[in-house]
Parts: sequence; C-alpha cells; structure tokens
Amino acid sequence: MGAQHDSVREREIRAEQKHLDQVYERLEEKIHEAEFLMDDASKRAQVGTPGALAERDAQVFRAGLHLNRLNSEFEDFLFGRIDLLEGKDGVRGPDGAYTSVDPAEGAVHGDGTADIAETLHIGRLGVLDADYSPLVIDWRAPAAGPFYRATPVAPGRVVRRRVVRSKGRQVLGVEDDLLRPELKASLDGAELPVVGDGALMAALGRARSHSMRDIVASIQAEQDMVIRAPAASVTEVEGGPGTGKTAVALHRAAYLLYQDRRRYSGGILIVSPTPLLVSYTEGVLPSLGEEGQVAIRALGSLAEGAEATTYDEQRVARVKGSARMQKVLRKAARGALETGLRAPVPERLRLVAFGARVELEAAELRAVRQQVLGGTAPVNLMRPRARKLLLDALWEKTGARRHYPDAELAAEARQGFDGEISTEDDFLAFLDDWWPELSPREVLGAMGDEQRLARWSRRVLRPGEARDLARSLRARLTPEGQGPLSVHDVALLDELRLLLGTPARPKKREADVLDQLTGLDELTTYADREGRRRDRADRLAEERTEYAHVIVDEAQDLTPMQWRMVGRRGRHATWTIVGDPAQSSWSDPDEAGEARDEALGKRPRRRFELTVNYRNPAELATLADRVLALAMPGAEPPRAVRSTGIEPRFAVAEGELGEAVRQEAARLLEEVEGTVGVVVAMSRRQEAAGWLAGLGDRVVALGSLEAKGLEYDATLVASPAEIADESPAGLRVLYVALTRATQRLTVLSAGPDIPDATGVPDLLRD
Ligand SMILES: Nc1ncnc2c1ncn2[C@@H]1O[C@H](COP(=O)(O)OP(=O)(O)OP(=O)(O)O)[C@@H](O)[C@H]1O
Repeated sequence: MGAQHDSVREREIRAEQKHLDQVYERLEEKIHEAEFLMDDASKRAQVGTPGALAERDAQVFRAGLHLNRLNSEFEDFLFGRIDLLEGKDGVRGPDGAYTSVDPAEGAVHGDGTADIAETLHIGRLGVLDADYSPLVIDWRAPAAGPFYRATPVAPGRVVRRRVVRSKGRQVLGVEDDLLRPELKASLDGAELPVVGDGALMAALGRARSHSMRDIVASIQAEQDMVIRAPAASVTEVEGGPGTGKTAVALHRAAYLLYQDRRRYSGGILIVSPTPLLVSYTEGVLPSLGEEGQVAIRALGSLAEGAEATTYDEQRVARVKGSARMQKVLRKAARGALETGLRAPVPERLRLVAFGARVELEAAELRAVRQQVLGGTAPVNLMRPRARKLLLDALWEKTGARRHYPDAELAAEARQGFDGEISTEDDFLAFLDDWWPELSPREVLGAMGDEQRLARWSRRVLRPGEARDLARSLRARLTPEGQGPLSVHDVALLDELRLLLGTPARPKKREADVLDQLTGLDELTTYADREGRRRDRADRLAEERTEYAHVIVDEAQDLTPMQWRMVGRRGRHATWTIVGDPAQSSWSDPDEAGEARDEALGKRPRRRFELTVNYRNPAELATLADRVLALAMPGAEPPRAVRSTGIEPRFAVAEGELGEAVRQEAARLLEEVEGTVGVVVAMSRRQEAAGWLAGLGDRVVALGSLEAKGLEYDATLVASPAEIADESPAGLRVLYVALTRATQRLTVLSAGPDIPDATGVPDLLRD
C-alpha cells in the first residue's frame, strides 16, 4: 500500500511539475513581451507626446507587474489547486472559470459518481495562456475563493483541494484534502487520486525564524471571510492569541490592493504596536507581490520624524495615554506663549510711528492676546491675526484716525502705517518674542517644568500625576524639548502639532511617471529593488499624513491619545481593526473604547471572530488558559488546533535569576531548531540581554510589552509574578507572554512566584 501510495504521489508530483513548466514557459513569453513593451514605452516617453502616457497604460502596467513579481524569487509561485464539479448555471467569468459556487443539478450522478468539470491552479498572481484560458488564478480573485472557503460541511463544487509545495521551478510535494469523500469522482476518465494528510499541519509544525511567513497556501475559511470582507466600512476582528489576526490583516491589505488598486493608491497604513513586530511582519506583503502602497509603522514612529522605542513606567504611561491629556496639551500650547520659552515675554511695545511715539502697555497687550486666543485656530496660525490686532491697537493709539474725516484717506493712511510698522525691525523682533512660532517639541519640553505643568493641568490631572508627568519629560528632554521621546510621548507630540499648526510645507516632488508604472524601474537586480522599495516606502510615509485604508494590529493596546493620532491618519479611510481584549496592556479599556469610537466615527462596522489557535500546541494553550481565567473571568479561549505531546517545563531559580535564565535558554536552544524568546518583566529588559550574551542570534530577550504579536519556537517566561505585578493589566500581559511559543515553553520561577514542590508557580496552579 505504502509503495503504491508513493508511486501515486510521484505521479501526481510529475503532473503538477508539467503544469508548472507550462506556467513558466508562458511567463517567459510574457517577460519578452514586457521587455519589448517597456522599451517601446520608454522611447515614447522620451518623445513626450501628450497621449503617450495614456497609450501605454494598461498593458505595460500588467507586463511590468508580472516582471516585477517574477523576479522576486518566489519560493512557491503556484501553491494550490482545486478540482471542481460543473457550476450550477454554466456561466463562466472573465478569467474563464465557472462563477457559480454551487454544483449543477446533474453534476453528481445517481450512482454517486461525478466527473471533475474544471481544475483551477491558484498562485500568487494570475497567468493566462496564449488563448486566454487561466493557467494560474490569482489567490485574491473570486474564482480562488473556494480554495479557502470550502469545508467538508459546505464543500460547494470543490471535490479535492490540493496544496502544491515548490521551490523555484521545482515541485517538491503535494498534500490533498478530500472535501466530498462520499463521491466517486473521476478526472479525465480516471479515479481522482488523493495524496497526503493536510497542508495546514505541515505549515504549522515548521521551525520559526525572525520573520513571519505568508499563509496563502493554507488560509482557513473563517480567516478568508475577513480577508475578503467588503471594504466600505470598518471591519473589526477579535480573536485570541495565535488565531492569525496579524496574518489575516496583512493578507487583507494585499487583497484590497488587488481588488481596487486605484482606490488604494491613497495608501494603506498598517499600525503595529512595536518596531519588533514591524520588522517581524514587513516581509509578508512583498512575498504577496505588494510593496509600494503599504506603510507599516510602529506606534512610536507614526508622527513624522519620531522613532521612539523606550517605554514609560506604567504609572506615567497611564497619564500620557489618557484622554485627559487633550485638555492639558491645549492649555500648554496656549500657555507656552506666555512663558517666554526662548526670550522673556515683552511687557510693553514701544515704537515710533508717523513721527510720534506709540506704546502698548502690559494690560493692553494682554487684552489683545486674550482676544486672539478666543478663536479656535491652531496657535501658530493665529499669529497673523495677533499681528493685525496689534496694528489696530497701535493705530488707535496714534489718534491719527481722527485727522482723516474722509474714509478713503483714512484707509490710505492706515495702509501706510501698517506698511511702515510691520516691516520695522523692532516690531518684528517684538512679535517673535511675544507670539513666537512654537514647535511641538518646544511645548513638550516646557511641560517638564513642574510649576508650569501644575498650572496647565489644574483640575484635569491630580497633583501627583502632574508631578510624575513633568518628571518623566524632564528626565529625557531638554527644556527646549530635544532628546529621545518615549512611545507615549509621540501621541502627545502629534496632538501638539495639531494644536499649534504646521507652517506651510514645501511643494511635493512631482511623482515620477516611471514609478507609477510599477515595473519600469524594476528591470533591475533584486538588491536594487530592495533598496528602492525601502526608499519608496520611506518617502510614502514621509509624504502621507492620510491614508485610504488603515489597519490597526493589536488594537486592544492603543491608548486614547494613540487612537486620536491614528484616527487623524484615516479621517476619510476605511478600516480594519484586529485585536484581543484579553491581551490588553491598557488599564482603562472603557476610556480607550470611547476614543476608538471617536476615531471611527459613524461608519458602519462589520464584526468577525477568529476561534482557532494555530500557534500554540494544546499542551501550552491549556496552561495559558489558566491565566486567562484570572485575567478575564468568563472569556472563551481559542481552540488549539494541534498537540505535540510535550508539556511545559517548570524550573525554579535557586540562585541568581540571570544565571538560571541563561541555563534554561541554552536548554531550549538545544531542543528546538529555530528561535527562542526569553520574556522578562519590563524592568529587567536591559539586564536580560546581558544574561544571554554569547548564546547566538537564535535567542532574544524581550520585555513583556515587547512580546506582543511575536512568536518563537520556544519561549522562556522568567518570573510570571514579576510580569503580573508590574501593572494593573499585568495578568493580561502575562497571558501574552505565555502564548508566544509554537513548540516548547519553560516557566522559570523565582521567590515572588511561590513555586510548589514541582516548580509550578502560584499563578499557574490548577
Ligand atoms: N491559516 C493558516 N495557515 C498556516 N499558518 C497560520 C494560519 N493562520 C495562522 N497561522 C500561523 O499562526 C501563527 C499566529 O498567527 P498570528 O501571529 O497572525 O496570530 P495573532 O492572532 O495575530 O496572534 P496574537 O494575538 O498572539 O498576536 C503564525 O505563525 C501564523 O503564520
């Protein structure tokens, strides 16, 4: 039976190889065509006739795309196949495939036999043969839907689903799922063979590296519903750890671009909690053939120019993230004008005008300032009005108006007066000191002064909170606001930018016509393209302040102030929001919920739930579920899809914690092929890196908040009690730490964990 099975497998691999050869032959033809078209197009671009751009549009675009993606050295260009019964209405779509999801009336014969009427191959992009029948269907096309959606309960027309594994041009293996096992199906007159036992398990068991892989070959039905959900509104997705929320969000970005490239030329923003998660996930979209239009940014890098990676103590983070900061910042932006940040605020204005001295006293100046600040415009943009009202007051003071009974003459004289004064150095210097153009950093720096901040935050923050906030700002920033920002400072800076107003920016560089053709600039080496991809992505992020679609990953962790910052970037956007309340490290979910509602406005929402944990084996998930029960009583954990038979290990640090961590990490490195993550309390983040020195780059140390979204073959969680005690949301943070491993988990206890005789810490006991 085994030998026979092997020969079936080999025969099936040969059959898929034949198809793949055909695909590559066709692709080579397309490359030649594309090169010819590109060449021709660039000649026409040099001639520069007005119609040139329009002429070469569609076909060159497509050819360039093929070329670009083909050169991307895909490991598995073609990865799937479905064998289908005839479609119900016999109608075929533009790609040549039947459009109906349901089988035709007579597709299954009375004796339970059926013929395969259609075979579709699914790949990273669509390829048509010379007579326009599909050789490969793009995974995002409607015809590919059944590859992901069909289940044995609702198979539709799908009889057999096959995952084809290939490397370069060589087919390595096939794995089949039979969705209608009750049928005796035949293909070209022979019985339909079935090989292997499922691609999903094979994919899940593979060792992990420091970058995430795409899941195109094994997207599951509940995930596919999210990926292909219509984009007209807000798509909200909740699911426990490992349910594929991040993977789904990334695949959705690729799907949306495929669906409506024109609309999403406005850019897709993916907001990620940490730079670690950004670098872990940023390879997925290029592997799906999508690059330029998507910017993945960490929360600490969302405001222009910021690159924050440091975290505040929880106590301070709670204040900085709170919606109450809006009021404080508003007061600070206005109050900073009166504090003389750069030079003492002048108390009076004295000038000589029309041959006489004119003067405005402190009280008069204050009245002008109050009048201007009564408006709602950003503070820096009020400067012209302040200037105008000063001139009004000065003009009144000269008494000159009375000398000109004729209105026309008076207006002329006034114009002369304004012209004279407003170019005078003394007046300009006064204005700079009295109404300086403030930068967000300057105001943030000014908030480091305890007395000032106490004034600006009166009746909004408690005195202790204001003190903590001022101290935290002063510890990192100079009084001018220079110095490293914390992740939570960035949202404050962004809010200040809004309150202060940005001076007009220089005009954007004209977009390069060749860039728009996605491909003309791609007739280059891979390394070249990588460099350019980064340049382009950077440029995109610099230039865009608003996006057409915003995807928020780990949405449960955004503070109210961060929701405001993200919301500003998607005022006219559609949204996809993925998260898990049970993993939230924010202490006041209600306040964050309100800010989220405000960011999303009245857009209709579509909700989805993901229920299957693809990451953790059941043995590890069961342990994590105990913490979930404490962190969120009554919450339903996701169902772990596989089991390894390997239970978590419990160890106790008898001596120094660092030494024990090192030993246990070394042990895990022996046991797994891929990566090991060592999760410690945030306060131990620095020293933990030192503990692991010399163990190689397969192992990394992480503060508990940095572990968000990441995964490792094995995880070592050092002192659960320390992690849980670090903040009011500590148990949820511990739940995150315990759900990072794909194979093995070691829990290392120290004194505060109160381990029992078998080393199980108090928090994890049954
Ligand atoms: N359909 C699938 N096929 C293969 N692998 C999958 C599938 N869905 C998810 N995975 C894998 O499961 C792991 C968890 O996915 P992901 O990180 O997207 O989950 P998550 O819900 O974002 O988790 P967390 O909430 O813990 O951050 C990843 O390794 C991902 O590749």
